[in-house]
Amino acid sequence: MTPMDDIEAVRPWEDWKSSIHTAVIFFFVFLICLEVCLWIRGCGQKKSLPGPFPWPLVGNAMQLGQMPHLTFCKMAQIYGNVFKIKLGTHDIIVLNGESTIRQALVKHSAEFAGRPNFSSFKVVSGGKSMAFGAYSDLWKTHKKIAHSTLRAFSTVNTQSTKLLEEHVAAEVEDLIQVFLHLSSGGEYFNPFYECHVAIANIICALCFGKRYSHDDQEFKALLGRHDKFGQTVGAGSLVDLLPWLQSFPNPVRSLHQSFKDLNIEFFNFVKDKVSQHRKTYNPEITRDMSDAFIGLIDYGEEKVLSTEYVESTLMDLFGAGQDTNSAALTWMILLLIKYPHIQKKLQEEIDRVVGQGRMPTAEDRAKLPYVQAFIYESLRLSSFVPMTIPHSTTSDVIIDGFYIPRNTIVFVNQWSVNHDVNKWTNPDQFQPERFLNENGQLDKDLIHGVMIFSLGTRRCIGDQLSMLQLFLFTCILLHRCSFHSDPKEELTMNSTNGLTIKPLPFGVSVRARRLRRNQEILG
Ligand code: HEM
Repeated sequence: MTPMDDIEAVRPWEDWKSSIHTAVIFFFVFLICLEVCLWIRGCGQKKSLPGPFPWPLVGNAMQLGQMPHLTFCKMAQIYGNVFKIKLGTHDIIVLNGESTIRQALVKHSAEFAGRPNFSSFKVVSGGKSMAFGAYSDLWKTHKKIAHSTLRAFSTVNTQSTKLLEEHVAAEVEDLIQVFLHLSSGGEYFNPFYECHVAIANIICALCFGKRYSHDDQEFKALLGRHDKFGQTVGAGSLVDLLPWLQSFPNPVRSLHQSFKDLNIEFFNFVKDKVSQHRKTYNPEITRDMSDAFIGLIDYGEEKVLSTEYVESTLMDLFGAGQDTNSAALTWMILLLIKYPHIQKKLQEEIDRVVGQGRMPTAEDRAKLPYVQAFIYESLRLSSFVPMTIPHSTTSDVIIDGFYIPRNTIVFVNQWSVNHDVNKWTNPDQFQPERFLNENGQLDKDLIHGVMIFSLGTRRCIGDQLSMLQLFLFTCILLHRCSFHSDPKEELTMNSTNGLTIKPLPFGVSVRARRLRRNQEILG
């Protein structure tokens, strides 16, 4: 072959490459023009939804950033409290601000009670999750059973509250011993893992009558993998919205795979516990929530839910109950060491009301307004569930004058409510006093303004249990210990992202409080 032959052979390939190149560029220009035309047409329509320009294929995915709730707050300043974004091919409505969110989730409660038809939602709890399931009559029965059973085992009356309280107190006692051990010799440690085990033990005992030691590496590993859950199902996760990302190796595809694996692992854990319960079930004795659900679903008169709902309901409760409260407790420890003067004030109130002769109890709540103000302010400032689980519309609806069609995905930005400058003075500052009135009592109107458990039909069912748990943890920990930061470390409110956001790792050292001879306590 001569050199000329070589050139002749390469030419068609070069020609083909350049025409493909031109075609690809032409295709993208065409897509952009089409998007611009549709966007301009949308802008021209009366009361059409405002929002940023969506790029072809990805929509606004590249604009979300690490913390979508913060991006949405910035977008709300430009477009208003209701706006539209596009992720992949999906139109998504983002709701911000208290009055808009209330209007949607309370006034139009049923219309906003759906969940998007995401493939990841179908993986949760063997495909029969109440938290991630579609809105229907069956779903209403499911939620009712889950809610009433959870209440029966926690806060429905003084007897159940007392039992829960004993349980929490024993768990905090164990946590204190672990904290003191990890702090021996003035060491600093990241409290998240131990908080997670303590909190998971409480819901595990309510669900299955079983708790695990802080040394149990298998239980710790199971809990540790749960982070991938929130990263997948949180609003702004791209796993379900850009399905083409599943076709080649990338972080979103790996996340989805870990999500599927951990759901199987968690579900097997729950299935194993329920199977043991079924074998030893005695209708005369209800040992825990597993027995209660077996009684209601397997043996109940109304056969609305099939038997697999026992496992799925327990998995929903176990999953939701540990991830959220462990994040809350870790934020509270961070805030205690970041603001030592507030920690001191809390201890002073607890010492004054409870003294050293006994442990703090649920009955002390009304007498400890500063402790309660501290808890609400921690929830508000951290807003550690910044966006709810994504919702969807069950029928056409109008919000703030904007028409939203049925089956539209809806993101609800709770963070925007808790950091609204028109609602809170200096919202980025930590000021528990903001919740106290001039008589030092808790301002009931103001505490209801903190949005962390969502609203309406999809509101969290663990709110009362969580508030009681957080109160008891705060009081007992501060009654017995003091918490100290590492002077070499700068403490920030920076966080991980996901459905629940957690503080970045930080160090704490815990010391037992000592009694003075006159019963006053030294920090
Ligand atoms: C401080 C702790 C907690 C916070 C901040 C919290 C917050 C939330 C939020 C924001 C939602 C989503 C609501 C929506 O999509 O609009 C939710 C749903 C849910 N939570 Fe919680 N939660 C907490 C603790 C718990 C606990 C302890 C349990 C149970 C043991 C629980 C069970 C559930 C369930 C079952 C749902 C699904 C409700 C539904 O889809 O209708 N949560 N929670």
